[in-house]
Amino acid sequence: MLLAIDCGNTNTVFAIWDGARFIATWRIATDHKRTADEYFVWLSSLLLLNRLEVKIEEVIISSTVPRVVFNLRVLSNRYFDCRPLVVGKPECLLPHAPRVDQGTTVGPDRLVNTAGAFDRHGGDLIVVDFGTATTFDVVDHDGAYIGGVIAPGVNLSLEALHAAAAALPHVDVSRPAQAIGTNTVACMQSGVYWGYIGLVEGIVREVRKERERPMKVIATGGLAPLFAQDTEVFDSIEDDLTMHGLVLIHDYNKENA
Ligand SMILES: Nc1ncnc2c1ncn2[C@@H]1O[C@H](COP(=O)(O)OP(=O)(O)O)[C@@H](O)[C@H]1O
Ligand SMILES: CC(C)(COP(=O)(O)O)[C@@H](O)C(=O)NCCC(=O)O
Ligand SMILES: [K+]
Repeated sequence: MLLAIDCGNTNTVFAIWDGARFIATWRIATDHKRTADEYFVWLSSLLLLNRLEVKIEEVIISSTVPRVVFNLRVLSNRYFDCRPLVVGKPECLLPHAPRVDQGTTVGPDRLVNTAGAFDRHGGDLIVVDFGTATTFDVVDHDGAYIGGVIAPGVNLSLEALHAAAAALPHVDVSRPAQAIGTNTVACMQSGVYWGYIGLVEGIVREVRKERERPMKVIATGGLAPLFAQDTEVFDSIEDDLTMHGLVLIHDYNKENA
């Protein structure tokens, strides 16, 4: 079976693919200090608790945090007896090479998202991922990633307000009852929620202006359904987009090795 690991700046998601479907998906806070042995203990207990008997033989990793890759490599070598495929490394082939400025390193999560979305929808896409940062990835008609937008993430924006202003508390993102907040928390929630609706709609509008063909918008990340309540901008919301892209890139490398 294949272990697919999507490491973001906040959380790392582990998913087990049995060749037809994901039989388990688990999430752990990203921490570059976590060792291979710690990952394995955590994974083993979840497998046991879920009464899953699996033999992991292959591993694919996408990581926006370069430092965690070392321990994930050790995990693969020591416990699964395999060399992991790491997206973004030269030995990992991509179905479509990105077309960006020379010398630029595209976030591996963006390469994976665009591969997954192109497979499902074809070309001319904007993929929006609500992670630590909110990324907009533009996919050309032939499937190539051709650039995009990086905006501060939703939680990051709320945390920045709290960190910079003495009188502003820590607030979780939620849909405010009304735009005019009548207390501090409601004002902050309104600012971030409606600000974000405007941000997403505005960026999509500007990107579309620069392209000749109509473009579909595919959204992923835990917060996408929250915003979808108040905008029509998303054509599709896909929670499993990154994992789908990882399986796809893994299969592509097996076929073309
Ligand atoms: N369904 C959700 N509701 C509220 N917050 C969420 C949800 N899903 C993710 N988040 C928050 O959004 C932020 C980014 O999450 P995540 O997608 O794990 O980021 P990354 O991929 O960058 O690690 C985190 O602070 C996380 O707690
Ligand atoms: C933009 C990102 C920080 C998003 O990371 P995430 O929110 O998924 O943790 C990541 O894709 C990244 O580090 N990118 C490198 C720069 C680029 O993609 O152009
Ligand atoms: K991500």
